[in-house]
Amino acid sequence: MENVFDYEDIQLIPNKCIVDSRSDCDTSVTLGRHTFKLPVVPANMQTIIDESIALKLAQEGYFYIMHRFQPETRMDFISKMKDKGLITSISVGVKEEEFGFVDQLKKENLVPDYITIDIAHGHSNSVIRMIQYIKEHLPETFLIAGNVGTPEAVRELEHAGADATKVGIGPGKVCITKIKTGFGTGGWQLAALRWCAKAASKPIIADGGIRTHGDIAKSVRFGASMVMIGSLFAGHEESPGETVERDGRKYKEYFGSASEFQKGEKKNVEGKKMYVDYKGPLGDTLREMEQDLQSSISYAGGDSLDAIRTVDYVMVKNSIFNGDKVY
Ligand SMILES: NC(=O)C1=CN([C@@H]2O[C@H](COP(=O)(O)OP(=O)(O)OC[C@H]3O[C@@H](n4cnc5c(N)ncnc54)[C@H](OP(=O)(O)O)[C@@H]3O)[C@@H](O)[C@H]2O)C=CC1
Ligand SMILES: Nc1nc2c(ncn2[C@@H]2O[C@H](COP(=O)(O)O)[C@@H](O)[C@H]2O)c(=O)[nH]1
Repeated sequence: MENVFDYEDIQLIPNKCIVDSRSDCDTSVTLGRHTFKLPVVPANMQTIIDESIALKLAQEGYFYIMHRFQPETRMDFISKMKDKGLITSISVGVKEEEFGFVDQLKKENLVPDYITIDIAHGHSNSVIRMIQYIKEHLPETFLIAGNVGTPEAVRELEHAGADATKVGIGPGKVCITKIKTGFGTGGWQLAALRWCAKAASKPIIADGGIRTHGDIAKSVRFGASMVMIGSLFAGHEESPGETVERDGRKYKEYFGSASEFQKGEKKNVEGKKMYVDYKGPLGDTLREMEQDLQSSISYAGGDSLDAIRTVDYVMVKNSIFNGDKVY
C-alpha cells in the first residue's frame, strides 16, 4: 500500500453540470435483485435499527439489515415482513447455533432476501464455513460477508460464495479495536476500500468511518456499491437507544456491538458507548442525505451515481475542514 488516506484527506473534482436541477439526479442503486433509493444502509447495531425502523425503511424503498442480537425474534420478523410483501434482510453470526438457524429457515421455507454474516474478523475459516453452508442451503439468498480489510480477504470470501463483501475493521465511531489490538483500517478506511475494491469482482459495502454526507460520495468514488453507517443514524427520534436529558438538551445512546453494554460482560470488549445529540426524525436525515447525494452527482457531471465513480480527486491531507468542527 503506497497511498494511505482517509475521507478527510480527499476532495472530489467537479465536472460540468448536465442537469438543470439537483432533483433530476438519481441516487438509486441495485444490490442483488432489488433497487433501493440510496446507496446507504444503517448499521446492523442494536442502537441503530429495530423492527419498526426496518419496517419503515423497507416500506419506503431503502435497504436495511436487521441486527442479530435478539436471535429468538428473527423467524417471526421474517414472517411478518414477508406477510407484508416487504424485503427481508437479517444478520447471522458463526457460532454453532447459527447453523441450526439456517436449517430452520430452510425447513420453514422462510428464505430471506438478504443475509449478512456479521463478524469482527471476517477473513476466517468460521466465516468461510458459514458462507458455504448458507449458499448450499439457501442458494436464493443474497449473501453479504464481513468484515474484512484486505484484497486477499475479499477474494477468499467471494470465492467461498459471498455475493458481496463488507469492508471496514476498526474505523467505527464506537470502535476501540484499533486501540485494543493495534489492527484495522481505522485512519485509512477510504484507502482500504479502494485497495479492496480493486480486487473485488462483486459489490463492496464500505462500513464505518462516515462522518459527513460527502463521505458517502467519496465511498462511491472509491468503489463502494453501498455504504453502512452507524453514528450518523444514531440519536434519532426512532432510534432504539436510551434518551437522556442534560442541561435542557437531549441525547441518545449509541453503543458498539462488541461493547460491554451489548455483550452483558467484560470479555473481549472492542466497543464503547457514547451519547450523541438528539437529531429529530429519521426521515429528515434520509431526505437530507438524498439531497446532498443528488448534489454530489450534479458536481460529478452526471445524473446518476455512476457519474461519481470516475471523477478525479485530489489529496488535501487533513485540511478540508481548516480546523472547523463539523457534525
Ligand atoms: N467492524 C468492526 O471493526 C468490528 C465490528 N465488531 C462487531 O461486534 C460484534 C461482535 O463481533 P464478533 O466478536 O466477531 O462476534 P461474536 O461475538 O459472535 O464472535 C463470533 C465467533 O468468532 C470468534 N471470534 C471473534 N473474534 C475473533 C478473532 N479475532 N479471532 C478468532 N475468533 C474470533 C468468537 O469466539 P471468541 O469470542 O471466543 O474469540 C466467536 O466464536 C459484531 O456485530 C461485529 O460486527 C466488533 C469488532 C470490530
Ligand atoms: N470495533 C468495533 N466496531 C464496531 C462495533 N460495533 C459496531 N462496529 C462497527 O462500526 C460500524 C459503524 O461505524 P460508524 O463510524 O458509522 O459509527 C458498524 O457498522 C460496525 O462495522 C464495536 O463494538 N467495535
